[in-house]
Parts: sequence; structure tokens; C-alpha cells
Amino acid sequence: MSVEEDQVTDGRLLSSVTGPQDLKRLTTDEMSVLAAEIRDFLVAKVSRTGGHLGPNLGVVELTLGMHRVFDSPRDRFLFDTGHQAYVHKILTGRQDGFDLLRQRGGLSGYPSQQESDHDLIENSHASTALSYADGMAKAYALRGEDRHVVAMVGDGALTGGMCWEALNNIAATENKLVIIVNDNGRSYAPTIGGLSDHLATLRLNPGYEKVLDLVKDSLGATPVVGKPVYEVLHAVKRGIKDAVAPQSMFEDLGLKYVGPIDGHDQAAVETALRRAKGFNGPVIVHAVTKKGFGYRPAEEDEADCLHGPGAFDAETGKLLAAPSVKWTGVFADELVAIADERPDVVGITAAMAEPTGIAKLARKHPERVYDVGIAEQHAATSAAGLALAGLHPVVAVYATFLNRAFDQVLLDVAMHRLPVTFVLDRAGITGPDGPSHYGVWDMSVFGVVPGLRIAAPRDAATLREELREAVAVEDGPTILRFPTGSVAADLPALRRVGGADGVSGGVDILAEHGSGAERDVLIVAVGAFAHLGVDVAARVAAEQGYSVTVVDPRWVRPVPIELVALAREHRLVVTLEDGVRNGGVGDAVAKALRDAEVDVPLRDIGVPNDWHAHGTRAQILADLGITAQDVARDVAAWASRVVPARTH
Ligand SMILES: Cc1ncc(C[n+]2csc(CCOP(=O)(O)OP(=O)(O)O)c2C)c(N)n1
Ligand SMILES: CC(=O)[C@@H](O)[C@H](O)COP(=O)(O)O
Ligand SMILES: [Mg+2]
Repeated sequence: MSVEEDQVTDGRLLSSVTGPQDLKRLTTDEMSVLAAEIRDFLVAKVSRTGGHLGPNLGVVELTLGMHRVFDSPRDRFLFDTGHQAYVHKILTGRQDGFDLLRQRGGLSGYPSQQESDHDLIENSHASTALSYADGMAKAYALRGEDRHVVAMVGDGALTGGMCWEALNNIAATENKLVIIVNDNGRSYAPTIGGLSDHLATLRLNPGYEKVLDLVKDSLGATPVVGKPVYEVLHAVKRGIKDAVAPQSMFEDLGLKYVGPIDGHDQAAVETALRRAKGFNGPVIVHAVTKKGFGYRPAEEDEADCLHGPGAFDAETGKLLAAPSVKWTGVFADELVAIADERPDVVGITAAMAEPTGIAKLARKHPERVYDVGIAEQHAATSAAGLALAGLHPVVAVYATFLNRAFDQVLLDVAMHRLPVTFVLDRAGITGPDGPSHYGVWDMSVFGVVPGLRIAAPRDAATLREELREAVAVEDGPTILRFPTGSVAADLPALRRVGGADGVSGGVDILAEHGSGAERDVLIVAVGAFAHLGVDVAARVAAEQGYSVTVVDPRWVRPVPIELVALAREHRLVVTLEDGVRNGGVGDAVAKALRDAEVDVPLRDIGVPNDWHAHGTRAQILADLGITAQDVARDVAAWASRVVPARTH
């Protein structure tokens, strides 16, 4: 079924649904109409705003079933990763909010407690829901509360280690926890690994569920030898299943298992969920779904089933925005060029080969790219293994997702001084995906790792150069981080100071305003903020007459010695970074000046240590006062306090 094939729904039924309570009275026929209306709604809205279309088209019946069988918010619903919670939002009174989905002041693209008491997990990092669920179910059991926790987790999220830590604990309880495995066989791309193969094996044996229905129909509803029909059927099922179908690994863990069921068959979904609810204990409901179901352009999109497109043409599914040269593309091209020269260079992705650009390397050297699933911790330590065996791994992840692998980077990689390069895409403020997607922590969190170097290229030319330098480092790990979106215009240096020793990398002088030995302001502009620094310098020099120098350190960690020497020649140092201020580059430079007894005041501009709501990157930076106009005003004010008034 797809939007164009389906009779165009008029949305009347959907508009009558003001909350989950309205679902319970609907007939089976009305439910299938409602499902079609929800799909039309999703395509119509997300085609205008962009967002997670494929995942949400795939969970319409599952989400309807959750709200029909359980009672949210008394029963608690958890969505792993949360990108597939749009249907839940539609059913819990937020249809009107979709016109501003993922936009400032509009609906979050993930569950939001501020939006609704039906929502809980706001973190968009995968593989966390089952741990939350275990904790919540334990709390309700401790208080003797008769309520279920229902967690939806995708097959991709299940490749994350935390899920198995949670399942190990959940299996040891008798708590009321229903886990819906939404098995569409994909993360972005097809899900990898033995778990995925196991789920596929289970998927291939739907027969026993159908046999169960057959036996149920033939026996009719009459109790047999005094036993309720279901117990007899269950015994029959067990016999058939053991004969024709493998036991699921979930059952091997001691968990009850229901499925696999057709996750788009509303009746089957609700039957399975009622059965699971009736167990009153931990149970897996294995639902087989299709990502993008019901909208042909998504179903047929081989890349990622329109996982998270920007605005698109609802009729064709084609993206509306013309592709621009992205940081990711520059990285991908240079990585392939390096790999052509360096057979020891290999790539690792955590289920995001296309979004991180590693797919380009996989197309050229398929045997040298490893997709480890949504498993960033494993990515880091398996990279350590690759390096111990003499290779140079390049681990490409979004900056925010490396947070969870801090211990692995610190002790498994850096303590062993292993040559692993972590390429962090989407570093800094990203925007529509909100605070758990902002890549603002890496320079602070990983800045404390002994022996690890961090580079933040300012444009395509320095990305290429600094990537080459990073993969040339053999005595420890390196991080290369760059922001989301279109790559900044090239910003050539006037000259480089230092770097000849091949250690610090030196400092690029990007702009110099004014003359004289005693200079007023040194602006240290990190990464893509180099352009901002150059713009600010021009304003401050022109409007206040200060002498200003703008520099871009080739490595932002450790702080280059040349930066300390340059600071000594200025009256004020200002750092600009697309990362949290606490423990960021500003703090590191201030410490380096203190350690060198360079007594020059320093002011650091960066992202305040807080949770910043979603919006566009430009809006959020403007809200934070990180614009050329705001920064120029601040720099002028700070300079006025330390630069002696001049007689003009
Ligand atoms: C820790 C972490 N790594 C990577 C991502 C990026 N990501 C978002 S959704 C997704 C795929 C999720 O697949 P699955 O759990 O199967 O859900 P589906 O989209 O198929 O419904 C990934 C890798 C993430 N959100 N969290
Ligand atoms: C949910 C998730 O982690 C990703 O799908 C995220 O939305 C990626 O965003 P971009 O690739 O658009 O930066
Ligand atoms: Mg999936």
C-alpha cells in the first residue's frame, strides 16, 4: 500500500483522535483507515519540514497497538533512540505541532517531557531504552504498582551493547516489562552482525505463529480437557516451534518471546501485545516491519529508506534542496585518496557508513571497512585491536556519539599510545536534532586524554591537510572534528608560525590588523569559527582601531607552544570554539598561559554548559551571542579595559 496507490484519505478519522482514549473504540476497519491517514499525515508534514520519515512509517501499527492495549501514561512507553516517536506524538494530542517539527519553538524530533507526560526518554542516542525500562520496572515492582513498562527498540539499536547489559538484568526479574523489537532489518543500511542474522532466522520461521492461529481456529474457543485453549495451543506451539523453528536467543536468556509477528497486521500486533501484557513479566514481542512502509519512495530507497531526509517532494520522495559541498564529502574523498596510498589505513563505522562518508571508502576498498553496528565503544576498542595488529584505523562517527566511548579512547587506545584516528562529523552545534545531538563535548571530554591530539580544520584545504597529518601520527590517537553542513570557503593563512618540529603543528596567522610590537588582541579561532574570528577582527580594528591578530592552531590539543609565545605579545587573548566552554580550548589555553607564567587576560567564547533547545545552527549560535556582531562588541568591550587609551 502506498500513498499514491491508496485512495486519498481525508484525515477525518485522524482528526477525531485527540488522545489515546479515542483509539480504543475504533473498529478493525477504522484502524486500517486510521493507519493510512497517519501515513498520509507523516508524508505530508515531514516532506515540508524534513525529519525521520522511514522509521516512523514503519511503526504505525505498532504504536497504535501500544496505545490500544496499554494505558499511557500510566503504563510507560519508551522509544529507543526516539526518532520513531512521531506516531506516538500524533496519537497523544500533538498533530498541530508537526508544522514546526524540529524547528525553534516547535515539536522536538524526539520524545520531550516538556511536550507531554506521555514522553520520557529525550536522549536520541541509541541502545538506552532497555536500561531505562529495567530501572523503571524495578521501581514499580518495588512499590507494588500494577503498571507496565513498554519499550520499543529497533534491530539497529539492539546491536548496541547496553541493550544486552539490560537484557541480562531484565531476564533475572519478573517485572512487567514488554519489549517490542521493531525488526525492519535496517539501521540506516541493513543491520549487520550475528544478531541481525539471528533475527532473520527467526523472521524466516513465521510459520509456527500461523500454525498456532490455524490450530486455534480448528479447536475453536471450547476449552479442551478442562485446560484453557491457549495453554493447549501454547503446548502445541512449543511442539511445532521446537520442531520447525529455532529457539530465540531471548528465550535462551530466560525471557518469554512472542513472535515473530507481522508488525503491519494490526490485529496480530494487538493479539501479541495482549498476550505479552497477560504474562505480567518480562517478554519480547518480535515484530517484523518494513522501514518506510506504505510510501513507495521510502520503501524503495535503497540507501536508507528515507531515514531522515530534508524537505522533499511528497509525490516523488526526491529531496528539494540541491546538494552542497559538505564537510563529510571532503573527508570521504581525502580518506579514499589516503587509503589508495596507505594499505594500512582502514575505516570503521558504527552503522552510519553513508552519513559519515566511510561508505565511499567501502565502495573503493570494501575489505578495508568495518561496520560494527551501533556500537561506538566496540568501534574504539576494536580499532585499538586493529592498531595493535599494525593497521591505522580511521573511526568515523558523529561527535556526540563518541562520548559513550570515552573510557575506550582513554585506556584502550591512548594509554597504549595506539595510532587510531577518530573523525568526528557533526561536531559543534548541529541544530534540528536538539541537545543530545550537539557535538559540543569532544574538545572538553577528550581534551584531558594524555597523548591524544585534536585538530579542528577550518576549511576543506585544512581538512585534507590535517587528516593526512592525523593518519601520519603513529605514537598515539588523534581526533579530527568538523561541523555539520556545507564546508566553509577556503581561508588561506598569511603565514604559519612554528610547526617545523613536526610536533606542535604550529599556528596559522589568518589576519593581522594594525602595526607595532605591542599588539592589542589575539583571537584564537578554532575550526570553522576561523571565519568568525577574521570577521570580528576586521570589525574591531576598523571600528575601534585596535591591533588584532587572528590565528588558527593546527592542533587545538595540546595547546601549541607558538600560541603561548604569541599571547605574550598581546594585551588580550580571546578564544572562539564551537564546543562547551567548560574544559574547552579556552580553558586549555588559559592553563597553558598560567603554566608559562604569561600574565595576559583571556576571555573564552563558546557554548555555555547547558541543554540548548533545538533550532537551526544559526539560530542557536545567535541565541548564544556567537555572531560576528555580538563577538565584536564583546571583544571591543574587553579590549577597552586592558588597552591604554590612545591619543588620536
Ligand atoms: C549511539 C548512537 N549512534 C548512532 C546513532 C545514529 N542513528 C540514529 S537512528 C539509527 C539507526 C537506528 O536503527 P534501528 O534501531 O533499527 O531503528 P529504525 O530506524 O530501523 O527504526 C542510528 C544509527 C544514534 N542515534 N545513537
Ligand atoms: C537519530 C539520529 O541519530 C540521526 O538519524 C540524526 O538525525 C542524524 O542527523 P543528520 O545526519 O541529519 O545530521
Ligand atoms: Mg531498524
